[in-house]
Amino acid sequence: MTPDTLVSFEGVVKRFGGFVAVQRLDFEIRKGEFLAIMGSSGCGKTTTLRMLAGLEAPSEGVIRLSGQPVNDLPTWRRDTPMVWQSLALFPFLNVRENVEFALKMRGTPKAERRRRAEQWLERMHIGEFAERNISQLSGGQRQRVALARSLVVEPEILLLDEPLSALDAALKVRMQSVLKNLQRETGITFVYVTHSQSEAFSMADRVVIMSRGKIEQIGTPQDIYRRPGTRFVAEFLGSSNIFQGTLARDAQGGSALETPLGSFATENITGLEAGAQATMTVLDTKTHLAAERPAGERNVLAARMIGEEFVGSVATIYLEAAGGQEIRVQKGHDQLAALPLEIGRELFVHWNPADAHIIAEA
Ligand SMILES: Nc1ncnc2c1ncn2[C@@H]1O[C@H](COP(=O)(O)OP(=O)(O)OP(=O)(O)O)[C@@H](O)[C@H]1O
Repeated sequence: MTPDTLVSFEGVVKRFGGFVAVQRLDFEIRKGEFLAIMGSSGCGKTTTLRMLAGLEAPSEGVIRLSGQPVNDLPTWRRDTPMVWQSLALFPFLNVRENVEFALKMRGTPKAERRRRAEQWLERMHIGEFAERNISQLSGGQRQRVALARSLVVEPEILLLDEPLSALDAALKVRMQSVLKNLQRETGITFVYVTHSQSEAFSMADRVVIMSRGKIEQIGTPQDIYRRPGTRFVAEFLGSSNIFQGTLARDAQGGSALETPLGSFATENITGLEAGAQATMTVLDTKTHLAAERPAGERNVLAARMIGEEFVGSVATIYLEAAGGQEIRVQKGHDQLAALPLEIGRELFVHWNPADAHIIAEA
């Protein structure tokens, strides 16, 4: 545990009857960071957050908050407020009363309660709605009330469980920047559960990727994107081409992965021996296309174009290599303008050995 550790999970397991929802979690959350926990439905994200909030008890292991074990501390004594997907605002209280609620529970005097609630209402730009009922607010305004209600107690940590999932796409993007700025300005540690890669990667300092109750990788968004730690992560993110094979020395004395689609050179095999089974990932943005087989390139793969997708100024070209493997190449329109992009046409995909990331097989 380092001095900037706020929370630590030490060998934490959660079972529901015979079903293991979370298997041996060992990780730390740092003071003041924005940590996103991401993974597909049922991977154990919410259960992890609920254990931190004290709403579920770990079956094994210890959770520490500021160094102190909190396994036996009831939720109301933890100072770990949570913002839910459903927001769980009190419909029988108006906006101001919702925001004041936690202070009232703590016995904060009325004048002080009001002053602090008003401060947060202003900060969240909902001051003008203070006397309204919750039912008279839009989705985005409710979101702001839920945040103000949790932050008014100035906690050291805020837990958020898919808080934006009910909002439309444009509002979601706006609220992402509200949340990120709020976290930066207050320095409060945010732990944010989501299944959305764009939410996690746009806001978080570090991302935890979970699968089937286990952590697959923890790292900065850039790190995870460029260097997925497992094949699962690469597949889950969906932005890399993936090749499976055996590591070998190539004719030039470098390293290559021998795959059913060819021998592909790489420079990134630190700690791995020839003969090891491995996975190569190449980001779709780091693959290039040519109409003719490019001379002088080490990694070239012939593939037939099967489709294209345009999003703004970027296009993704889908191709099929031998054996039916799908290959993706993402480029700006200007970089594709000179290519004969026709469905069914054979093109040549190529990439630099330095852009090939290698994952050792477990
Ligand atoms: N109270 C419970 N009793 C039995 N099983 C549970 C309980 N709570 C969660 N589970 C199971 O534990 C697993 C993890 O659930 P959890 O809610 O943590 O997943 P999640 O990653 O948050 O998924 P989602 O994105 O769908 O919310 C799931 O298979 C779920 O069915």
